[in-house]
Amino acid sequence: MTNNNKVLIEVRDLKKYFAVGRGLTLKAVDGVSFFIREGETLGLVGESGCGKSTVGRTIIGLYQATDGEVIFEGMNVAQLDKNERKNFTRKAQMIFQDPYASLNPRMTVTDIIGEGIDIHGLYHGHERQKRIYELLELVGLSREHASRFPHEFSGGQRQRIGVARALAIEPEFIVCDEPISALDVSIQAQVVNLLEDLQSNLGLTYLFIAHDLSMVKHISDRIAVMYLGAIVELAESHELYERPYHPYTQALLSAVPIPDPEIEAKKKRIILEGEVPSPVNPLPGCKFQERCRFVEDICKKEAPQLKELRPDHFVACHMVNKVNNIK
Ligand SMILES: Nc1ncnc2c1ncn2[C@@H]1O[C@H](COP(=O)(O)OP(=O)(O)OP(=O)(O)O)[C@@H](O)[C@H]1O
Repeated sequence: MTNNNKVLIEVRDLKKYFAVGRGLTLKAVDGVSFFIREGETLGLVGESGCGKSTVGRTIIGLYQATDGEVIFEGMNVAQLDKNERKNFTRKAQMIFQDPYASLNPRMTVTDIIGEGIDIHGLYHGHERQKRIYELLELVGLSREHASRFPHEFSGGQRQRIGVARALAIEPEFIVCDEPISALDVSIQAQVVNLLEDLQSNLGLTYLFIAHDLSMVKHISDRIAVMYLGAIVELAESHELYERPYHPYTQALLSAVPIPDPEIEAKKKRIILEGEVPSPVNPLPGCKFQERCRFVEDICKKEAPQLKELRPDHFVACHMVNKVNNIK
C-alpha cells in the first residue's frame, strides 16, 4: 500500500505481437496503458491466454515490445544505454508462477540466489554468503537451507527461494506472475503475507498477475482487468469490487466465492460461455463481443477506449450505460 504519488513505471500503448507461421500474427498484447506508483501494487487479472504474462515479460525486458513505451523512473527503457539497461534489469525483477519449473534442479539454493549477486557484482566472498543467509531469513527460511537443492523443498518453500532470488539484487519493482496459483490454498496466504511484509519493509512496487479476482483483492491497491490483449476496466481495488461496470468484470466477480453460505447461495452467477478467442486476427471492434450479452452494431465496428466513468475508474465498453442501467 502506498501514500506516495510518484509514478515508478508507466506503460504507454504497449503492443507485443508474435509471428506464428504462415504469415499470421498473434496479438498477445494489443495497446495496453497503465502506471504504477512507488510502493503500490497493481493487480492484473484475466483468464488464461489474455496476455498478462506477456505484459509482465515485456515490461521487464524479457520480450522486446512490438510497439509502445515503457517508462521507468522517468526514462524510456528502449532508449537506455548499456549501463542504464543493466541498472534497469537489476531494479525490475520477476517472480514466476511455477516454483517447480523456475528453479534449476542442479543448483544449490546458494547458487540460485547468488547468481544475480554475481552478475551485478554486488557482494563477494564472505559478504556474499552473509547476504544469502540474510535473504533466506528475510523470506522465512534459514541458513541451513543454503546448501540444499530445490527438490528438497515444498512448493511454498520453493516460492520463497524464488522470492529471495528476486530480492538478491535489491530490486524496486517486481512482476509477481501468478506467484501463488501453483500452491496449495493453505500456503497461498503465507506467500501473499510474505510479499506484503516485504513490500512495506523494503518499499517495493508490484505488478501482481492473477487469473481470478479473489486472489488479487487483498494485495492490490488498484486492479486492471484484461481481456484478449487489452485492459477493459481499471479502478481502485475496493471500487472495482463494489462497482464493476464492464460485463466481463461483472462475470469474473460473480465467480468469486463469498465466505457467507447464505449470501453465496443467493448470489447471481453470470456464466461466461466459451473461452477467450484466439488472439490471431481478432475481430475488428470490441474484443469481448463474442461473449457479450449486450453487443450492438458499434461494438462490431469500433474498439472501445478506456474512459473515466468515475474518479480513477476507467472502463472500455460502448454499452456501459445499458449494461448498468445508467440513464
Ligand atoms: N513466445 C510466444 N510465442 C507465441 N505466442 C505466445 C508466446 N507467449 C505467449 N504467446 C501467446 O500469447 C497469448 C497470451 O499469452 P500469455 O501467457 O501472456 O497469457 P496469460 O494471460 O499470462 O495466460 P496464463 O494465465 O495461462 O499464463 C496466448 O495466446 C499465448 O499462446
